[in-house]
Amino acid sequence: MALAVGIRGLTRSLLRPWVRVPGPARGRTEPAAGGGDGVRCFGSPRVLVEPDPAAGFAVMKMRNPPVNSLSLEFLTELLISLEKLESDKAFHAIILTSDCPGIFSAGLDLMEMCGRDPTHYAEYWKAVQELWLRFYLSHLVVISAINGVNAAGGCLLALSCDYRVLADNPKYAMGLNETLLGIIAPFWFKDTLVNTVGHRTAERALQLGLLFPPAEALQVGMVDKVVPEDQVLSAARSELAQWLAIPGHARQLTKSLMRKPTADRLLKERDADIQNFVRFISRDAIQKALRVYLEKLKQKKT
Ligand SMILES: CCC/C=C/C(=O)SCCNC(=O)CCNC(=O)[C@H](O)C(C)(C)COP(=O)([O-])OP(=O)([O-])OC[C@H]1O[C@@H](n2cnc3c(N)ncnc32)[C@H](O)[C@@H]1OP(=O)([O-])[O-]
Repeated sequence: MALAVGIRGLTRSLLRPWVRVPGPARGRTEPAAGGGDGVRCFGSPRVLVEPDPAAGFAVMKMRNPPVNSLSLEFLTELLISLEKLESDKAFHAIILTSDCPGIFSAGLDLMEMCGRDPTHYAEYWKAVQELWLRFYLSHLVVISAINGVNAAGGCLLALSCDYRVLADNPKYAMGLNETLLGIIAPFWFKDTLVNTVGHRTAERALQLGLLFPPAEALQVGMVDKVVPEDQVLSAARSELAQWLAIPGHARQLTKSLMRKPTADRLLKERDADIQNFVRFISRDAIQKALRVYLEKLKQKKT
């Protein structure tokens, strides 16, 4: 794989030992992949992996409560889990879902982008880029089983998958809502959305920061299927059968053919994109807007 920067060089100090989680699976809604007694779960503190090597896939559950915000540590653990599955020939696919009830992901962790220094912003942004590149270009089939609200960076992660199943709950809106925070979705967020829903829908959605409830998300093509909440994982598993029936090399090369030009745009401008982000996020007006937004989230509770 031509990806220039591996996760090894990313945040080595954050790497934690790969820990074994006692089986059976701890999923709250549906049984683990395969569901058999012999299934052993693996994971790291924030990512639970339920492997089903016999069926050729694993369920990857995000568990960074309360809202699966994509902190630097969480991003790193997601990358490690992905790399581990990619390097094991037993696995051809991943189902990505959440272990936090009602939340798929609240997107990038605002605390990583607020009140920190430029070195930290650069390290964080490099990890965000890496997460997108690795998921977007993964040779595995990646299906997201979206079982909760899914904003901004979380939506990007789902859009990077090959297929999206969304739980039919009007609270589970998803979209790239960056403008509502007074910030801007970078060009590669935008490209990923355009590739999924088309230019006109993306243009409107990005400017207005739209979060689409399930029926609308399905209508605009942001997700591929909407199913009752208790069937999200089983629907993802059923869909997987079709993807796994295709000769792997043909599917992988076709995926690369479709996605490489989009990924290459970032790969060519990666350092400039980091510098742009650091400059942008460090601005007083942006820092103020993020603090106000965080304050609003906190006040919502009182
Ligand atoms: C160029 C940059 C591009 C940017 C891309 C992005 O992804 S930008 C991201 C765009 N993302 C968004 O706009 C989504 C913002 N989040 C939400 O809209 C809601 O949290 C929710 C609907 C996801 C869940 O509602 P709910 O009622 O179930 O939960 P709740 O609201 O009570 O939150 C619980 C706790 O989590 C905290 N926290 C929440 N999100 C974040 C975060 N991203 N980060 C950090 N922390 C966050 C929240 O402050 C609270 O903390 P407290 O007070 O306990 O210390």
